[in-house]
Amino acid sequence: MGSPLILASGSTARQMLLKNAGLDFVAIPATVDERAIEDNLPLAGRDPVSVARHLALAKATNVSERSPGAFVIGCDQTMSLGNRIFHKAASLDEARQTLISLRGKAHFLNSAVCLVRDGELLWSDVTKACMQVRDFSDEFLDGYIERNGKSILSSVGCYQLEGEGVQLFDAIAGDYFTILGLPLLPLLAALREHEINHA
Ligand SMILES: Nc1nc2c(ncn2[C@@H]2O[C@H](COP(=O)(O)OP(=O)(O)OP(=O)(O)O)[C@@H](O)[C@H]2O)c(=O)[nH]1
Repeated sequence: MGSPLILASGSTARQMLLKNAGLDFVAIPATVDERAIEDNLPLAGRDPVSVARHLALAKATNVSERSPGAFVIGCDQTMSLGNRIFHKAASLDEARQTLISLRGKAHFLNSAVCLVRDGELLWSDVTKACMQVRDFSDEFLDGYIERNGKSILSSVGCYQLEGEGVQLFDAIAGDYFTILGLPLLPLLAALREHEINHA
């Protein structure tokens, strides 16, 4: 049995993707203040991709520090529209505002993933998806929020693609795993390269 594999995430979607891929891991959420880390980034490092990469590393490092010898996976997803970075809505009213901002436009999901062992970054990657939101009606929006309720607060874009969220889109460009928040294919290649099969 090699070194343990840890997913430094409380995300049920990420845990499901790794479990369904047949990986043997434990999930230990990081205890980091994501907003404080983001606010302390130098202005040059506040683009959506850098923020996602930095937060994924902060989460993996946080858990790695208390898990000597373990291989720790950290992830983060940011959503951007132009140069505006969105954060998770804290209420259904905020979710409504987010969805109205996204209506009829294309936004990006930026999903970062990294592998850390004993505080050392072994590998990282960021993949993007471009989400073309359709010009849905106010009636659709009201019904969508009514039917899905607080579940839409668990993701930054206020949608679950594998659920009714798919009805928000005219088109998506990028892979399913990126959209759910875990670039699974590059991660699996990195795990194989580091002979962390754990299958
Ligand atoms: N089920 C589902 N989850 C999604 C989707 N899009 C994004 N997410 C989730 O939205 C969350 C993005 O927020 P993050 O801050 O990256 O992660 P988190 O949920 O706070 O969990 P941590 O990794 O512990 O930080 C992640 O849990 C993603 O898996 C989707 O289409 N479906």
